[in-house]
Amino acid sequence: RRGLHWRQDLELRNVWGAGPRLEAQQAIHGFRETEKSRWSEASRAILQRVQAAAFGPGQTLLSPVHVLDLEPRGYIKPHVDSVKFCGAAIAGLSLLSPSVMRLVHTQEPGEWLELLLEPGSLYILRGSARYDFSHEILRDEESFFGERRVPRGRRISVICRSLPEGMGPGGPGQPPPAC
Ligand SMILES: O=C(O)CCC(=O)C(=O)O
Ligand SMILES: [Fe+2]
Repeated sequence: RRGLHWRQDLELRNVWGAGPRLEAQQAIHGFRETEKSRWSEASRAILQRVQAAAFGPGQTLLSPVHVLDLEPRGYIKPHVDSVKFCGAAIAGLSLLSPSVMRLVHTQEPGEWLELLLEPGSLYILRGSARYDFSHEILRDEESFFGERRVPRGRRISVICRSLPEGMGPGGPGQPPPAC
């Protein structure tokens, strides 16, 4: 079955330094995930709102949609989503537990910011946030938003990505040139 390519191909080079072995490291811990293409009418309406808010006019949603279920102890290490499998925008709906997402500039580690992802909230990574910053979800022990402790429970995210550049809505054609 086609799918979940980005899991094997998260671009970790700017985060942990260059090296093929580092790229093989897993970015996500304590999770299960799926790709879902059949949604209820109510969910489809929400996904359409997400798409309208996050994507530009020429951007098509990568289908199916990625659903990630992180257990309370689960977390996501810093990474930049692969340009091979994800286009210019990533939009994530967070459900159940609140969590903290940290963005760190890949060239200037002193440049960072944190987002409090409340259940029901939507974040959008595009432009510089998509390409120049890594993103991560903090593990429970480190889950603070400023001074505020944000205890982690089970968190489900529904992640919409735009198609990689050079891929038509009919599915993967020629892969885009490597950057
Ligand atoms: O769970 C999220 O909101 C982000 C997941 C993520 O970064 C990824 O799957 O690449
Ligand atoms: Fe990601």
